[in-house]
Amino acid sequence: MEIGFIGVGNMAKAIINGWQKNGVQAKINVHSAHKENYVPYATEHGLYACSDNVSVVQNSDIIFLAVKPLVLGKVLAEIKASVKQKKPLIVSMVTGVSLDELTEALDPQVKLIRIMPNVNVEIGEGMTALVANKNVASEELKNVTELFELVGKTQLLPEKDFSTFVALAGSSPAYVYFFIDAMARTGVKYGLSKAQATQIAAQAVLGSAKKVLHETKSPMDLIDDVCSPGGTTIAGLLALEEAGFMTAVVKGLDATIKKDQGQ
Ligand SMILES: NC(=O)C1=CN([C@@H]2O[C@H](COP(=O)(O)OP(=O)(O)OC[C@H]3O[C@@H](n4cnc5c(N)ncnc54)[C@H](OP(=O)(O)O)[C@@H]3O)[C@@H](O)[C@H]2O)C=CC1
Ligand SMILES: O=C(O)[C@@H]1CCC=N1
Repeated sequence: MEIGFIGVGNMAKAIINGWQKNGVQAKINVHSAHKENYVPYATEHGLYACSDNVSVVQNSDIIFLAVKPLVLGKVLAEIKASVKQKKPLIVSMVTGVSLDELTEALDPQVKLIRIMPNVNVEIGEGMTALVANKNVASEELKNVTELFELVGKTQLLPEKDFSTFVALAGSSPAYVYFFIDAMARTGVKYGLSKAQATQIAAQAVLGSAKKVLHETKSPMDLIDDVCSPGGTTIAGLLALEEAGFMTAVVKGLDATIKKDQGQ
């Protein structure tokens, strides 16, 4: 099986790096807009640097579309004829672009999977949603799902839920980094070094996330376990709520969802 990537930016590199750390040995063909960006990365990672997007299609069985939405139309027009002729499996991670839109731009017979990964695939802790069109065989969807199970968790999700998933998993690493940075800055305010404070905050977030995943208790019950009566945690929790913590998080995710839906 040969894999192709059209676009070799942050998300494509996170996926490829994650796969290589987890023993994926498939030949990977890549192309992006600027030679000076993709050729050195390809050399360093043992990938095959293709001279154009059409060569990626011609040489690959599965092609990942990893470009920004704004350049997607141009890329699809470029590869349309070779996709029609070769009939490879196309996997798009482009935010906000539906299976129907992709089918219309390519071919009614095109085999399409839409995914929404997140950058944490790079360290084997990704969260990826997948949905396929009717032309994809269940074995093909299983194969792609397995590639993402190697670098994290996966969910087969109806396409109508993809915008919500972007907020909860595609974009949310940025919001969690923001939260960790805010905690670390508080540490700095009280005299810790930024590095020390960041390590403390990140480990606290990691442990809390693992606890939520492994416990049968809800996050609200876990909160109660930490809040000693008359203690420090309840004082902080009430101050967070007074500052609108829950509302701020919901508003942030609402804005993400609306943007994904083009509103
Ligand atoms: N970043 C993230 O966390 C996530 C991103 N996504 C989605 O993944 C896609 C890629 O995002 P991301 O990696 O962050 O973006 P980047 O801007 O980091 O990468 C975009 C890539 O597209 C390449 N490119 C631009 N024009 C062309 C072209 N005409 N032909 C081929 N390649 C081209 C760029 O080339 P060059 O580098 O040479 O200029 C670059 O390698 C987006 O649609 C995004 O919505 C989805 C989930 C998470
Ligand atoms: O910001 C973006 O549009 C992309 C989608 C999910 C993460 N990054």
